Amino acid sequence: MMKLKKLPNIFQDAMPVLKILEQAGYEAYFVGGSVRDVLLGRQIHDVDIATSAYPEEVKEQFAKTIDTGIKHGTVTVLYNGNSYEITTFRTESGYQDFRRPDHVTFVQNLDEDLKRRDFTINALAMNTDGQILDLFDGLSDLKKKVIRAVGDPEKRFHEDALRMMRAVRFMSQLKFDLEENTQKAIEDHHQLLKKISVERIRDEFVKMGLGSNAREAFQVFLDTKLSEDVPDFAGKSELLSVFPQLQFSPALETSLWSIIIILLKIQNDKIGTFMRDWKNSNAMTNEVEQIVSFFDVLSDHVPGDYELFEIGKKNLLNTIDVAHILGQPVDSEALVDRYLALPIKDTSELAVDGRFLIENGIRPGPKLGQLLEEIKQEVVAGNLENSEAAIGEFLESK
Ligand SMILES: Nc1ccn([C@@H]2O[C@H](COP(=O)(O)OP(=O)(O)OP(=O)(O)O)[C@@H](O)[C@H]2O)c(=O)n1
Ligand SMILES: [Mg+2]
Repeated sequence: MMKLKKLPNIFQDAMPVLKILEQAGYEAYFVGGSVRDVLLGRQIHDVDIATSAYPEEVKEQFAKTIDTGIKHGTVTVLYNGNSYEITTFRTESGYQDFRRPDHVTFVQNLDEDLKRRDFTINALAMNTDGQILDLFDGLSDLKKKVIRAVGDPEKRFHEDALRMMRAVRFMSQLKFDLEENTQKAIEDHHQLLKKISVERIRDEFVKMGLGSNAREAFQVFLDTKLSEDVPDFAGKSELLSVFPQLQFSPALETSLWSIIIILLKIQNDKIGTFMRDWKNSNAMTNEVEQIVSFFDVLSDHVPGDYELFEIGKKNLLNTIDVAHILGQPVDSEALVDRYLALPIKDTSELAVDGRFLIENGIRPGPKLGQLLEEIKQEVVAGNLENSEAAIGEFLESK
């Protein structure tokens, strides 16, 4: 049996929680992503615990707990400033809608619990001695770098269709291949994804798109036809097939969405609809709209100073990133240098405001707004010094 000697701090900190449960006569193990990630030497963000104790029994053992998902057997335990999700061993039965189990059945042993998990590499458990329990050859799949469903892949995907997106997401994040039968089951059942909420699909899609093996995973996302059952991608596989051919893959979520929109040739006035279909936030939508339209500017001409001013530093850099990924030649250094040399970078840096104009005899009204805009443009262009004196003189000349 494989045993880990030196455990990362996050496990060491959680160890007393397992031991408290053991001392009370229950079984307790680390399970899921944290066990997989420690074996891969990857950063661990949280540890999940599985136990034979019922939720009420878990609560008896700890002073501070939160009823996170009592119905599903999950209690959050606050211990020494950390929080842990502790879930009672369970199976899931009666998957009416391919989404969430109709009801959970608690089971007495770990084996039953591990059996209902999605992939062999996610069905490993670790005990308080650092020993790895490996019922489904997850260790060998970790070594071979394959994503393989636990048992019958069709059953696993009928239990939760999101797992098909998780498969390509893990391919991308871990640089793993997809085992043949697992891939075949996705090809046969990709339509089940239609039952899954867009938010959950989006989260997996973004993780796939930003993973280190995004292009290979995206190819499988297209090959298996998963792409036919997500918002606005149906019938677009030819346009999307450029993604796996890109020189680089995106590292920012705004870049990912911008690239997808550019590949799909979505017009500027349709970006909002597309982003809403994917349940993206308004903030994300705004940024992506700006990046895509500035990408059009960059593809069309060398932007003027005022265009650089309007796009702002963050979106300028993000658009350069998008152009770089799409292989669109841009002189990024020159653009950034020109941006940094602008007399002002934001309207708030203008030496005057509306009140100054009124004090200098301009009447409030639309003309005032136009004048202020003109002043801003002249200052940005370097034709007018950004000082009250110079702007005052400019006003007199009007
Ligand atoms: N649809 C799902 C979601 C989760 N799991 C199981 O629950 C564990 C924890 O789920 P989650 O945190 O969503 O995934 P992780 O594998 O931990 O990956 P991440 O690092 O992204 O958290 C998984 O490892 C897997 O054993 C599953 O079987 N089926
Ligand atoms: Mg996890």
